[in-house]
Amino acid sequence: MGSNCSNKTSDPLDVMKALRQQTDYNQGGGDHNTFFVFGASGDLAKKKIYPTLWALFRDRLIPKQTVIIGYARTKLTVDELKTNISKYIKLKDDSEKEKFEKFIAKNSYVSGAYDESAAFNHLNESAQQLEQGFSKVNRLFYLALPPNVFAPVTKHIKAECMSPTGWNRVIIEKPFGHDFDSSAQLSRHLASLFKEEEIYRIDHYLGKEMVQNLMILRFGNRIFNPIWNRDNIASIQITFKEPFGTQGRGGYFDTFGIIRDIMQNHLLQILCLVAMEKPVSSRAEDIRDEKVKVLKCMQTLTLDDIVLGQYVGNKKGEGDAKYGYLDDPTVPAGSTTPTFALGLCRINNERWDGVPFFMRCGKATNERKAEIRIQFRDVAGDIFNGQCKRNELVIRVQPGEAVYVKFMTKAPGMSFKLEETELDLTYTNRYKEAILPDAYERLIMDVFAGSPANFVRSDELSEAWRIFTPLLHSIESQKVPPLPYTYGSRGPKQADDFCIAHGFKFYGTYKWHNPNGNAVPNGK
Ligand SMILES: NC(=O)C1=CN([C@@H]2O[C@H](COP(=O)(O)OP(=O)(O)OC[C@H]3O[C@@H](n4cnc5c(N)ncnc54)[C@H](OP(=O)(O)O)[C@@H]3O)[C@@H](O)[C@H]2O)C=CC1
Ligand SMILES: O=C1O[C@H](COP(=O)(O)O)[C@@H](O)[C@H](O)[C@H]1O
Repeated sequence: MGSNCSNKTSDPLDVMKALRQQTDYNQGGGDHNTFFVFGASGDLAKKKIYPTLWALFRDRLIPKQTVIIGYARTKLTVDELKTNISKYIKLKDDSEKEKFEKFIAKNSYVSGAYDESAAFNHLNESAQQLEQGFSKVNRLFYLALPPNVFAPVTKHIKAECMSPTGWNRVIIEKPFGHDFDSSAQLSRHLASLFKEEEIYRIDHYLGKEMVQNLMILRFGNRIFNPIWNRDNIASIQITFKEPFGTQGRGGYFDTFGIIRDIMQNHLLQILCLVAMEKPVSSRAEDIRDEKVKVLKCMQTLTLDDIVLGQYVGNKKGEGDAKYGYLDDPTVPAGSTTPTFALGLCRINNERWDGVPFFMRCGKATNERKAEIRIQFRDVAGDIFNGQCKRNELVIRVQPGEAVYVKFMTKAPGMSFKLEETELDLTYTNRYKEAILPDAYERLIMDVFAGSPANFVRSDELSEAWRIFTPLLHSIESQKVPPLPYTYGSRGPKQADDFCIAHGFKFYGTYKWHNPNGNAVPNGK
């Protein structure tokens, strides 16, 4: 079949075109958009959502006729809101300061409860006042809220705040439930109120440059696709590391743990994009259909598939590094919640049978890094006395976006020695002028444009919980003790041993010579 079989939803390639039409700053008129930020007084709102809206406004990427209404229980004036968010916004010069005032002028704030219909009715009236004179009004509802109020807030949005003249889109942040049943309950609740195409479940990793690049690297090149299979690939590692601990967020983190915080969503989403078959087109539903198929080929994980860790303080460390997870006063005493996890997944299909997919994530490790490492099989019929190291294709998501291929070459000169080297696409070298937008900026633009490709569909979510729920329940019911690892280390040694026991080869011989000598953290 050709690639244009499906016509269900907008193609991500059309997003920019659609936005350009909507963001025509030279003309008045057009649709009016009201962006509601629920939980406007909170952390996520001030650290992420408002700074993102500001960046989009500054870069003229959101439609001109857009107003923003913050809503939360706390009573705030717009001036107070401005003070809150200003701490997270850097203004370059006077012209940006002037623009920022214009952005603030687009904002208003309403305080009210999350469970009273009268409060939402009042919010709706406030919005209507700002929307007067427009025949078509679109509304975006961003839930920057704790999950316990998702249900009442969405119920009241539906009852009181939907626009009858334009589209309505609800953006929700994880956690989308706590396990299979709670997530299914939330999905049923949302489905009783909104159509699936009105719901945008954010996984901000899907908005990252290199995660979005996966589709193009895989399906826009001839060189990778033919070797993207069990015949050539020995293992795949998807890694997330952060060099800091819970930093006083331990109370929140402890109820989730690293598997729910990172692995079940961010890493699994990346895994889907790495492993899926080529979609019939680049349209949202075709991509999401393929992601679901990958998940359906994965068995539920068990305790045999996982290595768990929890960081302990480093007596010789400085500052936070001295303290372990259990020293965080917001963490319950004796908690066994993992702050590090390595999971082994298998995909039971023709392409991937037998290939281990390692997902590895940890807090308080040696470096900040997210990457995908595809390790190829040994060369068959060796004629170089075992000197060949396995090739690797590494896609570094952050920091310092890069794609590099590690391969063997002849050491230059008279000798016939083998040497490890790389083909290296480092973004800061190749794309000196490029500005890579923050993940949230891309995703919020996608919502304006009605492009759901980079959001999680309900069947993806349900499969993700199916895979992880029995494991999570076992970890919790058996209080599986996590292995200690020192703050600032690579995680428990047992995790490295586990990868090696399941087919990953580590040589420790590769040396990268950064052509610019500029800082790319090498945490080893
Ligand atoms: N364009 C660019 O910016 C490029 C940068 N580089 C840099 O060069 C450095 C080395 O490259 P890299 O590809 O990591 O190659 P390495 O061969 O050094 O490391 C490969 C893998 O081995 C793991 N590892 C490290 N130490 C151990 C250990 N003791 N036991 C088992 N596994 C281990 C790493 O894990 P872990 O994930 O925990 O670190 C990584 O998955 C990196 O910092 C990389 O960013 C290289 C090429 C291009
Ligand atoms: O979702 C989350 O992601 C952040 C890491 O995001 P990044 O874009 O900075 O890599 C993580 O710190 C947080 O615990 C988690 O909830």
